[in-house]
Order: sequence, then C-alpha cells, then structure tokens
Amino acid sequence: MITVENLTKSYTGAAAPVHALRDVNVEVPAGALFGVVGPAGSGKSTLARCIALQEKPDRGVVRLDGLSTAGLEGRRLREVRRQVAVLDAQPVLHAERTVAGNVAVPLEQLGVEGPQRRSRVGRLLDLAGLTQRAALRPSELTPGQRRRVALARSLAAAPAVLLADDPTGGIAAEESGGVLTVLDRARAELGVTVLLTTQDGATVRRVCDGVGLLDNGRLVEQGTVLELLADPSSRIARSLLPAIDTPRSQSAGYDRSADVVLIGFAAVGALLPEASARFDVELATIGGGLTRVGDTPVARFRIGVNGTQADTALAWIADRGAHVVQPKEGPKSVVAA
Ligand SMILES: Nc1ncnc2c1ncn2[C@@H]1O[C@H](COP(=O)(O)OP(=O)(O)OP(=O)(O)O)[C@@H](O)[C@H]1O
Repeated sequence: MITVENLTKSYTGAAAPVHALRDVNVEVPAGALFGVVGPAGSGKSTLARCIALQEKPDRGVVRLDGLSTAGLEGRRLREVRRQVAVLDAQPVLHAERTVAGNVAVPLEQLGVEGPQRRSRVGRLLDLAGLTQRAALRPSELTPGQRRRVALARSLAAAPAVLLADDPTGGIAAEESGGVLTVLDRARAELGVTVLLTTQDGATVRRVCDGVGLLDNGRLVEQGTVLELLADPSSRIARSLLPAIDTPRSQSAGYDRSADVVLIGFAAVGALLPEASARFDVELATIGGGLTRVGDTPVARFRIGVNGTQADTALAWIADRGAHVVQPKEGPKSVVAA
C-alpha cells in the first residue's frame, strides 16, 4: 500500500519558487493500479519521484505498507528503495544484450545465480509476452516491445511497488494495449501495487482502479474510476467519457433532449429500450458513444425523446442510477430528475 500524506515540494525557479506539489494526499491499496493524470507540469513526475524515494519532499510523508520513509538513511533507505521499482518515461536498454539479458540485469546485481535467475527471467518474459523474443536485441524490437522489456526488467527484483511514469508515452496506440496488459498482469499475478502517471484517457479506462487529477500541484479529484464517471461534476469523468460532438440544433426535433451516462451491462444494454417501451416514447440516440472501463461498458449518449411522457421517462431512467442532464438551453428544455 502507498500512502502519501500532505506532500509538499517546491523547486527553485528562475524568478520565484515552483510549487510542484501542494499538500497532496493519496492512498493506493495493496495490489491496486492507480493513475495520476493532469496537464503537463502539474506535478505527476514529482509525485512519482517522491514516492520512489528519489526526492525528499519539503513537507509530508510517504508510507510504504505503513512504514514511514521520512527519516530513512543509508542501508535502510537502500533496502526500502529496492522494494520500489521505477519505469522511467524513456527507459534505456542495453543495446548489446539480448531481451533476456536485459531482464536479468537487476538479478545479476542482486547476485541471483543459475537456475533461480533463469526461472525468474523466464517467468517475467512470459508475463511480458516476450518469450519468443528472448534472444533478440533491443534494436530488433518495436517500441512497444522495448517498453515491455523495460517493464519486465523493472519487475525482476520482485518489488512491492511499481511507479510507471507515462508507460505508454511515445508508443503507438496499437502497441499501448500490450504495455498495459503487462502492468495489469504485474498487479494481478505478482501482487505489485502500481502507480502510473499518464495524460492518456485510454490508459486510465483500460487498467486503472483508482485515479487522481493533479492540477498545478494540487490533487483536485480522486476516487475509483467508476465512482468518478458517475459524478457529473467530475473533470476526470469529462475527459474519460465519450465526447458528444453533436450540435445542439440536432435536438430541435424532439420534445426533450438529455445527456445520459450509463454504467454497466444492464444499464447500457437495456435501460433506454425499456424506458421507451414502458412510457410509450420515441427515444433516439443523437450523439455520444460507448466505451469500456476495465470490463465494464460505459456509455454517454445525447438522446432525443418524443411523447407525452418524455419527462417521466427521463426521470425513470435517472431513478435507475443513470445520470441524466438536460441541456440548459435549447428547445423546450426542462430539467428532469
Ligand atoms: N528538478 C526540477 N527543478 C526545477 N523545477 C522542476 C524540477 N522538476 C520539476 N520541476 C517543475 O515542477 C513542476 C511539476 O513538474 P512535473 O515534471 O512533476 O510535472 P508533470 O505533471 O510530470 O509534467 P509532464 O506531464 O510534462 O511530465 C513544473 O513546473 C516543472 O517545471
């Protein structure tokens, strides 16, 4: 478990101090995968470096499995640091070594020898989907495969915590999924607690249980991804849900229009048709779309509703846990629910 309490960190800037982190509190349960999102310069990497014990905060404390890392020095600091692996934003591999040789480096440094080392490297190559590429050199791999080698290497010394700084940065979309699968397997199969930083909504949707938004050094939102998606005021939700690009004018032909967020198989699959049948209303999707958060389908649609019971139908949909927001302006708009 990672616990960050009141973390504050400033750097000396050219004109004035740069407040990289301001009183940040985060808790990542053991075995969870937590994403830190936020614009460039919001403090994501600084937070990761403080948790990795590469930087000392000005104030506040980082606890790893309850242990305060505050006053750690010397050998004890090195021991605790070993439990925290870091995947750099631009990891560098040994060009002259094979894939397996790269993954073995931390084990060699720890003095793990012979069959034990081979078995551990084999397990990690399997986890990273690289078994077939064990004998290749980094130059023979795609960028996504190289990132997976770096990830396998960062897991070699059996860390309790992995900090992955922008793990899909610079990787083409079609290869990102493979990198995220390795992170997900590290959590699920090795029990590693993962904190990643990213600006990519797809990364959060695909693998994160929890997410926090940093803005100018402050953690302005945090929660489970599904909780935040259900909160209409959440900035994180706005960035993760499918966009509604449909112009308002397309709602003009309907008695009512509303933006609805539906979470889960039952809601996405059945709620709108059921409302249509139950209240004898015509219900059309005029914008938005469907996505997935982990295994859960999540939709945001703009819907148009025609019929005398349009308001009742929208209220019924809201009563069943969907978030229904009617546009403030536009034709005949009335707030439902
Ligand atoms: N070593 C440093 N010296 C001075 N200022 C720094 C240092 N490291 C970070 N900063 C500043 O602290 C703030 C937070 O930077 P940080 O790299 O943590 O943000 P970030 O969210 O990771 O950004 P990005 O997404 O661009 O990597 C920025 O204003 C940055 O310029």
